[in-house]
Amino acid sequence: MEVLISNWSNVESVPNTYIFPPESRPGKLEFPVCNDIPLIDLAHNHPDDTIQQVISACQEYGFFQVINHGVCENLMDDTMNMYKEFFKLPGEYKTEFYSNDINKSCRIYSSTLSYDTEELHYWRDNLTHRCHPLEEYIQSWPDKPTKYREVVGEYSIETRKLLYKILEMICKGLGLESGYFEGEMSKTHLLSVNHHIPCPNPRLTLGMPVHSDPNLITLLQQCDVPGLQILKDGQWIGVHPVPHTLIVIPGLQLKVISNDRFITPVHRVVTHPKEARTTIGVFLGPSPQSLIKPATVLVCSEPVFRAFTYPEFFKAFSAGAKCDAQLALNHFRNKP
Ligand SMILES: O=C(O)CCC(=O)C(=O)O
Ligand SMILES: [Fe+2]
Repeated sequence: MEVLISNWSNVESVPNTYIFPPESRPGKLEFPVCNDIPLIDLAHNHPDDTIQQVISACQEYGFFQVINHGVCENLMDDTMNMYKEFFKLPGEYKTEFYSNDINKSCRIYSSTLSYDTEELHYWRDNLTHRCHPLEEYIQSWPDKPTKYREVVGEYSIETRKLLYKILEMICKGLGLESGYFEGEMSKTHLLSVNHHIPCPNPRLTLGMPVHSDPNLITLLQQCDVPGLQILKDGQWIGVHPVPHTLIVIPGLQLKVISNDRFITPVHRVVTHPKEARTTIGVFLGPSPQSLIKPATVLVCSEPVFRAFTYPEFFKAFSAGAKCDAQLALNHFRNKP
């Protein structure tokens, strides 16, 4: 069977290798919707209040949405449309980028990077590429649709600026020195696009594994088709798209630096019976060399976590039976 689901046609039923067992499948189509996600206006007149809202959201909720964020709405629409077109391109073109090697600067894969060995597959294709420095990576990006590099180049610059603005607000709010997250701590800049074709039976399938973002910080643009769910008080809750807002998710490395003050949400993606869904994630993460540890000013007596590098974290993550990044983090807790 063709690996990339975006290359399938006339999908009438869910292949067996995409059917999750009853305990891990969604089981139903309707889920409660999250109506109280913090919505933060970044152009608010009182910057100190905005910083406080960001910190509270990271501590109490684990994620938030931003409006008046500075990324032009037309650019958001153009980029989303570009990706919708991209996944409609002929199968042979997309397959040229197929790889499960995370060292490749631009790659497409389906389900997870363990496609060849996993028992069950997730209902998604993913295009991931590196973005910074732009001139180093842009040549590795797709050159179709025609304006791909131009539009996505601008999008990655604008969303990067926004992420640094939010990180700077977090610095201020936590009392860290300005620029704390710049340099090695956020050196890896990835754009990761998920695409799910309509699924004949969303009760049985998952569009993405249950996970927590392992990186420093994530920015997410959803299209207008719902699918993202957050685990809150033991219940799966839908995060419905609000046009032109962006979702911000503090990753596990930010949780560590905050000395466990921040929450990194557990989330997953369910599929849609009628419509294709595309989302654009921008991920900033540490370089392999940087030492991640709680910021000294946030430690009273003993830090909650001991220092580690990102590769050490991934080693603990891959060794864990459940592929659970939150569990992997426990490995570095001073008092597990
Ligand atoms: O597609 C979504 O809504 C969520 C994507 C996500 O969680 C991720 O890429 O880490
Ligand atoms: Fe995620």
